[in-house]
Amino acid sequence: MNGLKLPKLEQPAAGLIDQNCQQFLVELVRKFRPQLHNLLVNRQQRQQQIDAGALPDFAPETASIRDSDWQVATLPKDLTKRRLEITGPVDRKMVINALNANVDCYMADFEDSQSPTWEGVLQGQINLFDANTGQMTYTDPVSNKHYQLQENPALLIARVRGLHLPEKHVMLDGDVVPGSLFDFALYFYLNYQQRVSRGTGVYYYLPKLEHSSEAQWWADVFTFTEDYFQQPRGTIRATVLIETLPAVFQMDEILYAMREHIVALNCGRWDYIFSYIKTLKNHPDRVLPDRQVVTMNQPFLNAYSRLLVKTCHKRGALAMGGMAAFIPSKDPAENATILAKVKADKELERDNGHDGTWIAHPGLADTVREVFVAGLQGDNQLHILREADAPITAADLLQPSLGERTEAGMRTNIRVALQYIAAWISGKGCVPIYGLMEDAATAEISRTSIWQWIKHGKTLDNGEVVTKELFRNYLEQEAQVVRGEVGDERWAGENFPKATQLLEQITTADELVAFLTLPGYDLIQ
Ligand SMILES: CC(=O)SCCNC(=O)CCNC(=O)[C@H](O)C(C)(C)COP(=O)(O)OP(=O)(O)OC[C@H]1O[C@@H](n2cnc3c(N)ncnc32)[C@H](O)[C@@H]1OP(=O)(O)O
Ligand SMILES: O=CC(=O)O
Ligand SMILES: [Mg+2]
Repeated sequence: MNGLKLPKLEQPAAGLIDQNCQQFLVELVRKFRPQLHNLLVNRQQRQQQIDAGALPDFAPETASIRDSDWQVATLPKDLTKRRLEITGPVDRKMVINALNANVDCYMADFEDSQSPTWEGVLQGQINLFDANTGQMTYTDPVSNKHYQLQENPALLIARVRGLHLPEKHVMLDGDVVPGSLFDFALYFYLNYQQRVSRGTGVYYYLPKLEHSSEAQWWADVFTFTEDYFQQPRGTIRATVLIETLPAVFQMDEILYAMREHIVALNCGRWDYIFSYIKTLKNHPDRVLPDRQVVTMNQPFLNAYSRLLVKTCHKRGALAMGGMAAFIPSKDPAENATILAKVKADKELERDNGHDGTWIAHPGLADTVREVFVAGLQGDNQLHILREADAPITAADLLQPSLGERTEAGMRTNIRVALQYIAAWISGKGCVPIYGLMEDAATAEISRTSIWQWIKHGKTLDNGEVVTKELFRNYLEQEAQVVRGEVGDERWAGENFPKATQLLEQITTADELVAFLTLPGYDLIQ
């Protein structure tokens, strides 16, 4: 039909993705895919300048947007109170647990924490449709435990895939459709009537933008969609993650481009760290130390958080904090230490003026509520304008990080990246590894750190210079450690050999592979 090719659908997907849904997808993709292609080419061109020695900076040609007075559209009432947001992949059990958690919002994730298998993506849409109708149940086939939605579930916000990712299972006119448009279109089509009839809108998180022209593209997608379905302007509302280094210099411009639809920016700190490495990959004076010491206390990250708050509040948008990667432990003493770390991280965000924050696990809700519910004067901190602060400059945002590069840090990076890639290509996008939540963004930091240490011949604390050869030696040894940890059966059955091969390839490539999920996607059926 109409040049669209997708795998044969079974019920209930076949009933949901009906002819009208497919027609909308066709029109959206035909209109917006060519422009998206240009936006991705522009990313590469900007990166070439930075690779040649330039540093990212605020754009002189958009100074008038930064310097003039304007505000984003008034926030819908239900998006003014977002003190705690739980996030997680769109598995059925997780969706129910997240909606029932003691939080204000739930960010349902088709992105960093979701492996984009066709079954997972499709089932995720079905799950969110059921969640929006309020008719959602699940019985765990192993434990037989029954799950159902409670009253007053958390407010649902869907995060779609980044602009670089295709949905290879769906072709239009002989070419793949963008994953971002596929997720966006299905979620809107399936849920807008239900949500609008309840007096709310259709809410999205948008990941990994690099430039305001990309925000303008999304704004055009939203406007087209609202007009197509004859819905008023502002039915769609978006929170944009500022999680790339280029985007931190474009925050006013992004808010401005999306001013009819945007409600907040969010500090996606893990992708931001990854993007700092990737964007400045050729700059020998900006190489990051061990991942463990790159915390929000590092001056470059603290400046990013404060500038985001300042920029958002000036324009009437919320400033969301990010994710502490710690997850609860079953050991009480260890758990107390973890909760103390999470609390300290959230206090820093609150004191910087953020309006809310993310948690990775329901077991963190009570601790974080102490900071972001009991610790807040009202529903948000929009009144904190940070006007008295010294200006936050490009130099502040680009400050080199202090800290060691250690053998232990490099070996941990290898084991984490290896295990995460194996999980991702096996269909699981978020996993606990050594007590931390690992997802696509955190794994990117692990593997690009090593790439950059190789490129700049950094020396570890044991005196070894990081080379491709050293990495291959460590990889061989750490693969055996992981094999011992997971056992031979899982090693063979859960894609560890393929993951080892992919990690070896992308870490020793002369050119940095932009996203591990691109070659990783080739390994997903
Ligand atoms: C960089 C970024 O983009 S951050 C955003 C993306 N990352 C995320 O969203 C993290 C999501 N978190 C998770 O996926 C999980 O918490 C993990 C993988 C880290 C740990 O999961 P598990 O090992 O299953 O945790 P654990 O066994 O302690 O879970 C206990 C219960 O809490 C539930 N749970 C854990 N995390 C979540 C969550 N984020 N949302 C909903 N329920 C959750 C589990 O489903 C389980 O439920 P059950 O008791 O009914 O079986
Ligand atoms: O998406 C969030 C991040 O930290 O990356
Ligand atoms: Mg991210």
